[in-house]
Amino acid sequence: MLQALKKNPKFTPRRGPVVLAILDGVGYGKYADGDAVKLARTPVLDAFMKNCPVTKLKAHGTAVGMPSDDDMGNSEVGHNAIGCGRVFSQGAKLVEEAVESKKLFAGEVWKKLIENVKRHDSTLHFLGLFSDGNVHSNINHLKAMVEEAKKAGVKHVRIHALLDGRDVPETSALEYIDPFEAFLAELNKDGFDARIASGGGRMVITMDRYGANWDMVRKGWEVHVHGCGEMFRNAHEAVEALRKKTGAIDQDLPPFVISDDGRTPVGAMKDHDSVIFFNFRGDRALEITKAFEAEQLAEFDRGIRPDVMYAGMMEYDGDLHAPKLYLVNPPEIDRTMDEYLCATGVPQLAVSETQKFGHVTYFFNGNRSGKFSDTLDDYEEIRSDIVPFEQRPWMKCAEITDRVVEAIGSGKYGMIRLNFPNGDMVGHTGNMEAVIVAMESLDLCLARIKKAVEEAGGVLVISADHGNADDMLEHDKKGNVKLDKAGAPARKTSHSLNPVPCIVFDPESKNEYKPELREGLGISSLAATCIELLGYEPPADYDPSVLVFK
Ligand SMILES: O=C(O)[C@H](O)COP(=O)(O)O
Ligand SMILES: [Mn+2]
Ligand SMILES: [Mn+2]
Repeated sequence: MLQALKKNPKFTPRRGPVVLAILDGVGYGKYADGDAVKLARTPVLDAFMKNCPVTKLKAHGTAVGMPSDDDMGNSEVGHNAIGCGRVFSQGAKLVEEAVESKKLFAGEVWKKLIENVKRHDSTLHFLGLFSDGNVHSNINHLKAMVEEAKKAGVKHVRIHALLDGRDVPETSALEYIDPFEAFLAELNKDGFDARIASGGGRMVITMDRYGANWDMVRKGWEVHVHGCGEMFRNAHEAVEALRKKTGAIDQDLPPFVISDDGRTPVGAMKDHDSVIFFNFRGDRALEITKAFEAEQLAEFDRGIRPDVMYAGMMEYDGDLHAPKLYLVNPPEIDRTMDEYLCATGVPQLAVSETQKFGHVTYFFNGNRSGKFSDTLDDYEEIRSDIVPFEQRPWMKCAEITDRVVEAIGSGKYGMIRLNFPNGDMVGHTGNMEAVIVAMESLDLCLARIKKAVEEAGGVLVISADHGNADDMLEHDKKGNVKLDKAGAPARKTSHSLNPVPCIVFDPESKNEYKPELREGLGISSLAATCIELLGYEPPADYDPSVLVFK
């Protein structure tokens, strides 16, 4: 048990709770073109920006534990940093280091997986997100593992490629598939046989999260494990044909199976095969991991389940200890704000809709799905709709707000944290009109939360985990909008590298701190900020708060 936080003598706790509203994917745009945050009519947010203490926080690159400042932020690293008040080297960086130093290949789990397929002359399968987005995975890690497998004497390798277009440009699949096929062609000699065996858009198969739509996992299982699905001779042909047939962008392309004769899949999984799920990020890895590992699975019928040796790139959940086998140790994120507040006796509520529920619970607590206290932690999930979010850009923001307003008024909580997914989930669709509606819907909700905070005499901190809605068009290095093949402005579906706002709305302020907030900080400073606004002193090794006491 952690020690309780000390009271801060310089601060008079307010009457009401501290409310931390994370507007997922809402940053400060760098370019006027494509900045849906600016283009939307958001009088409430604008008034907060104008009248409250506000500062910009870094939310990408090394400020959130990514390998370099060319890496955008994402929800995992963002919520990890916000929740634990410090910056840890994250999965992208830890795996990169393990691959470069070759520590990964010296590890027991790698050796076991290789030994297994060598002993049975069986197949080593790699399944994961096929891009260099560095949010869930990195194709360079995959390439290094295929090369090392060959060196270690593995003969048969099959790759199951989840098409991205969400962390990378929206129709970039062939830019990964074509060079990868050439890479495999180079390796395919001396009895080595590696091929892409199945795949499909990441928002259609396999990578569901938080139980939002298990049917995606079932569809993925069918193509990866059983080799059942529409057949093509190779992945390039599959992508071209499916694009022509559906007009979908990569993340939404239907599943495919590779076959030479139109009947037999080249890479169905069999007993004694080894399977590596090569994503390092856990939210969208936990369900497929469960499908491979669970003895009984209620969510769908797996059919005949091959007896494979399954490993993930990392441990995805530190409470569930899933998967059982993993290649790289996860960041050791400890002593999160939630844990400290439990040790201090502060009742807390975390709320979002399904799509981001784990962000404010599991990611916020350092990738642990459990609670720190059954009596002090309340976690509430509003079920997300299963729809393309450009068709319902308001998502469940009104329902989240209903719950937050009620919780503020109840007097039950010292701290309430919430995530509004709209800027991010709608931002990923690339549909600017929908993102504008998303931002305007959020603004209506902020008005309601503002009123509730005023009535209760609480404090509202508005911030974000990274940008997205602020950058809806692709720009070249000179800052000009890129054009797509049809000559129209190229839509951007991924996150941005932009900073995010930190607004402190403190209607019953006793003027303990200066109206100018500290500058140059990252989102990890939000934890110390909230702790100070609750009237406590942050742990000494937490990154500094934005507040400067007088
Ligand atoms: O998983 C996703 O939807 C994207 O890859 C990243 O979005 P998030 O980091 O905001 O969840
Ligand atoms: Mn996010
Ligand atoms: Mn996102």
